[in-house]
Amino acid sequence: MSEVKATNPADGKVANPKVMLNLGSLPPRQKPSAMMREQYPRTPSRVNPDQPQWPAYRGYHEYSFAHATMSVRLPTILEKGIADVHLTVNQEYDEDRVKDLVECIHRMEDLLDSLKANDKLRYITDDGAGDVALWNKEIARYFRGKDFMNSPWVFAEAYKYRRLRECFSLSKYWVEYDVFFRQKCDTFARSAEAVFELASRFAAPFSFAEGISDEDKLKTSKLMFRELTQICLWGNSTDLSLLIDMTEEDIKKLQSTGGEHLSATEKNILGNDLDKITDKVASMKGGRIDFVLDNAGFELYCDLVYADWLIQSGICKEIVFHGKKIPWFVSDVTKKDWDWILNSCVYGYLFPEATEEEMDWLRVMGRRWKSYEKEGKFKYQSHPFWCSGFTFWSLTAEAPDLFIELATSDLVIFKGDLNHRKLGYDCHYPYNTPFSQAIGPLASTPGAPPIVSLRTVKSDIVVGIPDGVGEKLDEEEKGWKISGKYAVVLLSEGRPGEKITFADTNNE
Ligand SMILES: O=P(O)(O)OC[C@@]1(O)O[C@H](CO)[C@@H](O)[C@@H]1O
Repeated sequence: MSEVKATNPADGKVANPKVMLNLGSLPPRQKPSAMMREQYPRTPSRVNPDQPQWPAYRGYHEYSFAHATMSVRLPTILEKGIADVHLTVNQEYDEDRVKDLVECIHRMEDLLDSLKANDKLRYITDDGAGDVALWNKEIARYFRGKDFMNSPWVFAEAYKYRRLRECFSLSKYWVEYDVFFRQKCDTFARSAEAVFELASRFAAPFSFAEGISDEDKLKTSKLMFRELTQICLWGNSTDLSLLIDMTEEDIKKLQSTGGEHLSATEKNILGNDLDKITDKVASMKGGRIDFVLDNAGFELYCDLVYADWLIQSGICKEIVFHGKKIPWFVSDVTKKDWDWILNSCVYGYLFPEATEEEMDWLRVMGRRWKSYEKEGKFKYQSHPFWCSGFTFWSLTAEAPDLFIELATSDLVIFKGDLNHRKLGYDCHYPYNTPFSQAIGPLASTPGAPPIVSLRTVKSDIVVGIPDGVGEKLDEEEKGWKISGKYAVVLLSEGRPGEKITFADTNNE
C-alpha cells in the first residue's frame, strides 16, 4: 500500500492523499451489471420497515419535509376534510343519513386530536375490509408502541389515510365517501388554459405526415415521446395537497405545456434517463405500458393524453392504469375520479368560458378514451396493495400476484412523489445511489419489468442524480427538495423475461 499526493487540476491545490492498493491477489473486477445483481437482494429478507437499509425519514426530523407534513400539513388536510363533510351534512335531508354522517365527523375529530397529541398508532378497527389484518400485522410486528412522529414518515402518513377511511367505513351510509372529491374536481376545472392547450393539439387523430420515410417516422416518434413524457412529468407539479395557497397565476405557470417552457425545464431534470427510455419505447410495437397513477384531475388528464398517443402511434396496444382503492394522499386517483374525468370530458360543463370549438376538442378526446376502455385498450385496475402501509420493496412478498401482473408489462411508469418515496423505502440515501439499487427487489427479482419513475421532487428522498449536484443545491438553494421545481426521470432495466422466482420474504 502506498500514499500518493494528488493535485487538483482545477485549482492546483494538493487534494487529500490517495491510497494506492496492490490488487494483484484480489478477485478480478466484475462487469458492472453482474455486480449490481450480486448486491441484490441486499438481503431483502432482513429489511425491517422500522429500520430500513438507510435511515428512514421520521416526523420528528425537523430538517425534513416529514416534520412539516406530520405536524402541520396533515392536521390542515384533516380540518379541510371535516369542512367538506360539514358542507355535505348541510345538504342532506334524511335524518338517519345525517346522524350517520355526524358520527363520521366525530371520528374525524378524534383522529385529528390523536394526530395533534401525537398518540401511539393503534390497530385499525375491523371495518370488514380485506386489508385490516395486513395493517394490524404490520403494526404488531414493527410499530407497536410507536407514535405518529417517531414511526417512519411513509408508514405514519399512509396509516393516517387508512384511519381516515375508517371514519367512513364504520358508517352505514357513507362507506364510499371521499372528503377530497370536491377539491379534485375543482382543480381540474381551474386548469382550463392547459387543458385546452393540450386538447387543441391532441384531439385530432395522430398520423405521420404523408410519404415520410421510416427513418423520419422514428425521429418524429422519438421527439413526440420526449415532449409528451415531459408534459406528463410536470403535470405532477399540480398536486392538491400542496396547492392550498396557490393563485390562479401560479397554477398556470406550473401547467405551462409550451415547447419553450419544456426545454427550459429539462435542465431541471436532475437525474435524466430520458434518452434511454426514448430508445426503449421507440423499439416497441403493439406493446403494453402500465401507469401507476398519482393525482386525479389535471395530472390524470396529462396521463390520458400521453397514453392516447402511445396507442395511436402503434407503440402500445394496451395501457393499464393502476389507481387507488380508497381516498389517498388527498389527490390520488380512485375509480370514481377515473370515471369522473372521462365523463366530464364528454358530458361536462366545467369550463363555462371555453368556446364551442374547445369543448368539441375535449369531447372528441373523451369519447376516444371511453371507446379505448370498451375495446380493452385502456384498462383500469386498483390492487389493494397500493393503499397499504408497505413500501414497494415489499411488493414481491406481500402482493406477488401484482408483481406477476406488472411483470407482463413492457414498461411500468410510476408517477409522482409518493410513488417515488415508496419505491425507495423513503430513506435518506446518498444522492448518487443508482435508482435500480434504491428500489431493491423491484429491480432485482427475476422477471422484474423495466421501471420508470417520473417524479417532480417534492420531498426529501433523492437518488439517481450525478455526483455533487444535490450537495451543490443543498448549499445554494434552500428548499430545493420540496419546491416541485426539480424532477427526476429514472429507469431501472429490471430483469424482464427471466423466470419469476420469489425470495421467501422481504421483511424481517
Ligand atoms: O405523490 P405526489 O402527489 O406527487 O406528492 C405527494 C406529496 O405532496 O405529498 C406527500 C406528503 O404528504 C409527499 O410525498 C409529496 O410531497
